[in-house]
Amino acid sequence: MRSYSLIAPAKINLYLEIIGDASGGLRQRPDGYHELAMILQSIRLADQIDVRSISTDNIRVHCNHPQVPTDKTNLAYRAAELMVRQFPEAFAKYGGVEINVNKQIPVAAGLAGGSTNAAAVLVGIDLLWKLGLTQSELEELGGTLGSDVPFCVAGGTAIATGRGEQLSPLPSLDKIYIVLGKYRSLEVSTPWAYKTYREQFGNSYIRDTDNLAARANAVHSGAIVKAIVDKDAREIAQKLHNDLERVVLPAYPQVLQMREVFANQEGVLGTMMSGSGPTVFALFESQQQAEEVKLQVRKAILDEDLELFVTRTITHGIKVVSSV
Ligand SMILES: C[C@](O)(CO)[C@H](O)COP(=O)(O)OP(=O)(O)OC[C@H]1O[C@@H](n2ccc(N)nc2=O)[C@H](O)[C@@H]1O
Ligand SMILES: Nc1ncnc2c1ncn2[C@@H]1O[C@H](COP(=O)(O)OP(=O)(O)OP(=O)(O)O)[C@@H](O)[C@H]1O
Repeated sequence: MRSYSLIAPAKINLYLEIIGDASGGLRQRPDGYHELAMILQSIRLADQIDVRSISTDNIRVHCNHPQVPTDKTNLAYRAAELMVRQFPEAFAKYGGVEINVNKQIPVAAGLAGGSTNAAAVLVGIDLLWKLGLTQSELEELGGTLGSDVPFCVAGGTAIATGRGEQLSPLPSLDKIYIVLGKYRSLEVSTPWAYKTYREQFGNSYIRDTDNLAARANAVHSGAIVKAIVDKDAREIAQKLHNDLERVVLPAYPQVLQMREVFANQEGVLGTMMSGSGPTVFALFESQQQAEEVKLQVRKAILDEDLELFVTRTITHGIKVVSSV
């Protein structure tokens, strides 16, 4: 029986803009999603996923993290189920799949933890069953599981549009150092964040002049794309943007406070919330500066619930590390 071990990296959002429509409003799409313009970036913080064929004809998931379900609600399980549905002959030939998730990425954090696990299972089963799927076929399958899954398959640095599933790769950004902060017990619901944004800002998308002025200064994906092409970490950090901060930060004062603590540290190039939060990240030119700021934040926020990680940008998505 073959098995594969895969690295499944987390992502951060360098840019997240919720797009209005031609009438100046901001509505849900007919499918219930919101139209986005994002820039997604893979980071070194990762889970390890092991997939192996088993003689019984079922799917089994194990995970070392008590908060992560191992039943059909696990995104890794759903990815395996999708492969069984799509490739019944291969399933009949190779049998069931056992998946082990070694979780290192904080859960419900805005770091695409579940999505990257699903992406790894798609890649792993493609190898186990010798299907020879292309990256774009894997991305398309991933898109049916969640908006962030296609990016997790591809990895690196990319523009993501539509509901987040349409990707255009950007030149890769290696070795920008990052500190991540996440309160263990704090979770933000992604549907809640989008719904609240639409309800609060949807009708005033164009008419709200404050919003317009803020947008003219801050929201311009072209400027951050140029900074990425130029590999200018300082400029990238100046152009970070996330519309969802407008609803998540007021609702979660702890997250706002952490963001302010990060912003006031020496050496921080820029700071922002990732995705629908509540993780906040800060960017640095060197690992040493990142390690130093991690210590300073630890001293400034005396709360055992706060997890801090030093990590960095990477240039790849799902990676096979061993096969037996
Ligand atoms: C917040 C981000 O992580 C930023 O990268 C993503 O936009 C969310 O990606 P995800 O968790 O893979 O999202 P999905 O599983 O596809 O969607 C979860 C829920 O988020 C909301 N959602 C998501 C994406 C989108 N473009 N519009 C939405 O309104 C919907 O309520 C949806 O039911
Ligand atoms: N493989 C998985 N890893 C983590 N959480 C999972 C997984 N499968 C299902 N879940 C459930 O999904 C919820 C969201 O977890 P996840 O870590 O994927 O969120 P996230 O990082 O905010 O995702 P995104 O950034 O894509 O919105 C959790 O509450 C958890 O119970």
